[in-house]
Amino acid sequence: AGGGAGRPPAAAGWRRRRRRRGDCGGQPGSRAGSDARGSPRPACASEARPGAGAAPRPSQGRGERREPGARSPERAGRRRAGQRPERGGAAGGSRRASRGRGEGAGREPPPARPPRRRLRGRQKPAGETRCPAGGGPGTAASERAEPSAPPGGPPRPGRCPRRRATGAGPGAPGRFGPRSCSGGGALPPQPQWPAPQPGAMGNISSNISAFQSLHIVMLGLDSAGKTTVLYRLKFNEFVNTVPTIGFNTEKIKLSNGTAKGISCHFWDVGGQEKLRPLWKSYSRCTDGIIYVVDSVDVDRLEEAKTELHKVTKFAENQGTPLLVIANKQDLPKSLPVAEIEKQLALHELIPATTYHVQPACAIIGEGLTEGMDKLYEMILKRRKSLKQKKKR
Ligand SMILES: Nc1nc2c(ncn2[C@@H]2O[C@H](COP(=O)(O)OP(=O)(O)OP(=O)(O)O)[C@@H](O)[C@H]2O)c(=O)[nH]1
Ligand SMILES: [Mg+2]
Repeated sequence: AGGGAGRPPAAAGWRRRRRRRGDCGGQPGSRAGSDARGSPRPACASEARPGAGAAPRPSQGRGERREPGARSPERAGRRRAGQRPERGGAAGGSRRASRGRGEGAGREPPPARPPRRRLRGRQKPAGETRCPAGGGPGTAASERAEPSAPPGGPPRPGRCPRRRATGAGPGAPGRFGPRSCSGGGALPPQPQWPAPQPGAMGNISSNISAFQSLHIVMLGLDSAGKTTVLYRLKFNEFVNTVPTIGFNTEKIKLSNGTAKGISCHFWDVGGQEKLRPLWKSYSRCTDGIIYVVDSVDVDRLEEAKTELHKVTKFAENQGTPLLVIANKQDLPKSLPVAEIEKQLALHELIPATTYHVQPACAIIGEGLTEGMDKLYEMILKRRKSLKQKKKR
């Protein structure tokens, strides 16, 4: 017996009240019956009936707050809906009733709850749009409503939008300096170059059209200073670099010397040992090769020589003009140009290869203009001789 076992609720008034309420099944002395005395009881008596098999529900605790004789929430809900529970068990009765309604047994089915009500909690307030990229509310909407140019100017073609957004791609020396582009995909689309300024092309040979750009590859052992040279030429300022994993590529319009106004497409390929197999593909059929050497790294000059000779021996590179930049000349123990030329055994290169060794300091940009002028000169000479060969 439940909590009411000590005092049998045999009062006729209690039974009458129970019959009037249509209470289902609570036996005198059971937990359901003990409701009258304010002790815990289940929401529906069928759950409390011995052998009913239903587990007690969490809603049981609500019975404690109910006043004796108060309706359970379920029953109150049924009352509001105009239904009457059938006598003899809530479970069976409700099943029958629902079946009857489902078959259209004389009663109008209650209007189905619109699914929108369920979603109401997730609906967004009018005017607010969730940013798919996880931005704050309203950001995407405002951007879409008023398209405006990005703060860094119009996007440049051929660049990853993510890089553009962070301003840390090659050519955009942001907080982290230039980043390397991982090679392996298709080459980026070629940007459109603006029409040349009148008079700017005065010193350009007729051999190279204003719309043509020279393709130049920059090679050399890791840490020789290739990327520093590239961004010095591009921005005319020192850019702190990170080791290149893959390559950097930039289109640069030379701004000094005899090659002023010439557009060059540079490919700066990483010099780490694992990246050197890429050199062959990047140096193929270029107009010129720039080979950067660390003038202080004497121990690796032999390695630098081996790699250089390998590149110049590729069939596609034979005769391609070569500019050797003897970099880091600002450092006290840097080797002189003559010594570097000797150590690299440049005189052993195939006769078709024209070369020039240029002392330079990429950090301040010293010697780069002279070097580019020399390379440009060699490229023109080669083009001329190729043209003449074709004519013959
Ligand atoms: N003192 C001095 N340091 C230089 C000079 N040029 C480059 N460096 C430094 O040399 C280091 C390597 O330069 P990078 O331009 O990254 O070398 P890299 O050839 O591109 O190297 P990888 O990308 O690994 O192939 C950097 O710390 C540069 O600041 C120079 O002329 N003088
Ligand atoms: Mg680099």
